[in-house]
Amino acid sequence: MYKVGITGGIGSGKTTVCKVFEVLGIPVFYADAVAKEIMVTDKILIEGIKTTFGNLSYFEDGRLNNKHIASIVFNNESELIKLNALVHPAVFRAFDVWEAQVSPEVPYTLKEAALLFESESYKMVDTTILVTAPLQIKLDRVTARDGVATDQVKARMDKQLSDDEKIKMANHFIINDEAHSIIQQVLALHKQFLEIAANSHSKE
Ligand SMILES: CC(C)(COP(=O)(O)OP(=O)(O)OC[C@H]1O[C@@H](n2cnc3c(N)ncnc32)[C@H](O)[C@@H]1O)[C@@H](O)C(=O)NCCC(=O)NCCS
Ligand SMILES: Nc1ncnc2c1ncn2[C@@H]1O[C@H](COP(=O)(O)OP(=O)(O)OP(=O)(O)O)[C@@H](O)[C@H]1O
Repeated sequence: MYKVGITGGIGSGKTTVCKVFEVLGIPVFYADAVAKEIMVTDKILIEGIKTTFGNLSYFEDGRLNNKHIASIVFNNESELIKLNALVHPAVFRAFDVWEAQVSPEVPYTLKEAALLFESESYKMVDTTILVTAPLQIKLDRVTARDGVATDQVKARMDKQLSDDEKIKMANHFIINDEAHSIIQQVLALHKQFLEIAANSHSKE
């Protein structure tokens, strides 16, 4: 199965773009959402997180205390490395399980991950898309969506590769500012991926 990875900085709109691909019938693996899911279901991971970040990492009813963990890891690089080392291998395994159950009729799949390039999961896909937007638009979107302060969003941006670095690594681009239609850009890429998938099928 042809695998496309899609990423973008916080607030770039990668999830929004993925929803358009889903409308076209393309299955999407949302790595960030899966990370959140397994952090409350995988017992070994839960123990690892409690041991590393304290019992406050979970509420009594088992929900993840996002704010507690975020306040530790986005203020301390070495703590973030520890969290990533606990969570990312489990997400990679979940992706393999998910990919194996996708219908063979599907032309290609999408893997949406905030840290596609940082976590090296781009090496596990065939091609990559980078979603970009100007800094101020990203800040406005995230502060409006999450009700958080600009400084908190900037702290998270500082923990991700810059767009300049990601542009060098990505194969395809979607500009998600106020001047470009994401629908037209998604349709153009979808057409390209369908052609690649059809050619690879005919060679099998
Ligand atoms: C620290 C946590 C609890 C904070 O939760 P919160 O609800 O505030 O954020 P959420 O998960 O919705 O992420 C929002 C955005 O933050 C950024 N972000 C999340 N995790 C990371 C990270 N490890 N490094 C850099 N940026 C990150 C991304 O842009 C992401 O899209 C959560 O982000 C988390 O568990 N992160 C570790 C898992 C991970 O790396 N996920 C991302 C890729 S799999
Ligand atoms: N083209 C657009 N026009 C208007 N609003 C948009 C557009 N693209 C995204 N948004 C809004 O901006 C916010 C951020 O978008 P989205 O959640 O898709 O970004 P993301 O890159 O997945 O963010 P994160 O890294 O935080 O998960 C959302 O509230 C979304 O509805």
